[in-house]
Amino acid sequence: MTFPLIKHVRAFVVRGGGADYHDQGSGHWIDDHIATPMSRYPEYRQSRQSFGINVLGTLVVEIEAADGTVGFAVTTGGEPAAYIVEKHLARFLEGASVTDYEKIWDQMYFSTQFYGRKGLVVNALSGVDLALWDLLGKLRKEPVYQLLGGKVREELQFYATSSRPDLSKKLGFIGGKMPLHHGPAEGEEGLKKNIAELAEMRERVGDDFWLMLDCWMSLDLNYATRLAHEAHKHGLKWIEEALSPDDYWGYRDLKKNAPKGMLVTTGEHEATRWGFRMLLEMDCCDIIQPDVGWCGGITELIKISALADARGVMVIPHGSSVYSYHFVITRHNSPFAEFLMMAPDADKVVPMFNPLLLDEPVPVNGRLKLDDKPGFGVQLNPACKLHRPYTH
Ligand SMILES: C[C@H](O)[C@H](O)CC(=O)C(=O)O
Ligand SMILES: [Mg+2]
Repeated sequence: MTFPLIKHVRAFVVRGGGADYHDQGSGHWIDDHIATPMSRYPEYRQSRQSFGINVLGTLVVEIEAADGTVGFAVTTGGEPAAYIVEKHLARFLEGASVTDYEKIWDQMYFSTQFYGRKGLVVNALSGVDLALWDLLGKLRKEPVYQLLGGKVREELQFYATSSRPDLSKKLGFIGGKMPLHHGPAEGEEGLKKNIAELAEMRERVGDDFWLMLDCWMSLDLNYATRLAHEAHKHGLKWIEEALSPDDYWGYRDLKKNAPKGMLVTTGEHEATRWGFRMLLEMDCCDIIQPDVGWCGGITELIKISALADARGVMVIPHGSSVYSYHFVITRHNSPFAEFLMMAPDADKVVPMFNPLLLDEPVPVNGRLKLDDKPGFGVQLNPACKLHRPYTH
């Protein structure tokens, strides 16, 4: 089978929800006094938008083949990522074969290594990689999960992330992950409030429903260890991203110090096989949580997942909607997936990247079967205004 060569790469920016799921209106649970590394500054404690969590917006990458077929993907990164895609990365795709995703990844990564390696540059690279897999699927007329080796189970099963695990339980999810609301700067009183919230939620959901805490990089080792031990009394299943993503030594010690049976998880702000190798070889966590739109795309997630599998570590990707669903369904060491509740009051299921994608699948009763549409099986919503800030 021969495929048309890649003709053109384009990058766009969109505001308001989409892949930048922190870019929501006011009154949303996702921006209500959530502990962050910036919580040490009282003026940035109430709202993450106040310190710029949504400053970038969504990046949309389109890759067009010579026959006019277009693959696309969305991730975060906004205008600066659009610049990197148009002015730097596009050259490694245009004129290349769609099937050469390994070589294209390698060229994108090593050509940007002098200013990249993690963060925004790898978000941009991930967006291009995902768009390439979408295009490959469309040209082969196969869903991406088929290109990845096929389903190992018939349906996905989800836990939900939101401020209301009690409502998630009613919606059929297997567990609920809550944001931690108070960080170390709020002292003993904050710690007590965190535990009281967890205790109250445990009362509401009963003993058999998973409860997890997402600490969004906000703690230090001592606080995280104390929180873990107090939370253990209320059956906390895992403590997530307690420390800075650079503090591999802290994670190693947290995993040693955590109560028996409680899982330590992290990795949503980690990138590439080399970053995850550090987490795995230093025995930092029980579950890694790469975001496929941030860690290097599908091409890199395949490698990260294999490293984890060889060490008996689960891979439960962070968010990322269809881009992780197509992966999770193909891997035994990814037995369930995350669903981020995007309704402002977390009281109903709305698509994670709402309103940007058409046909974005959502769990029903906490479960989802993927259909066999080609690529990732979604389209851009023409009602969302795309802005193309750069061309090449
Ligand atoms: C709820 C968390 O603070 C964050 O917004 C999302 C996240 O880290 C996760 O889904 O995991
Ligand atoms: Mg998280």
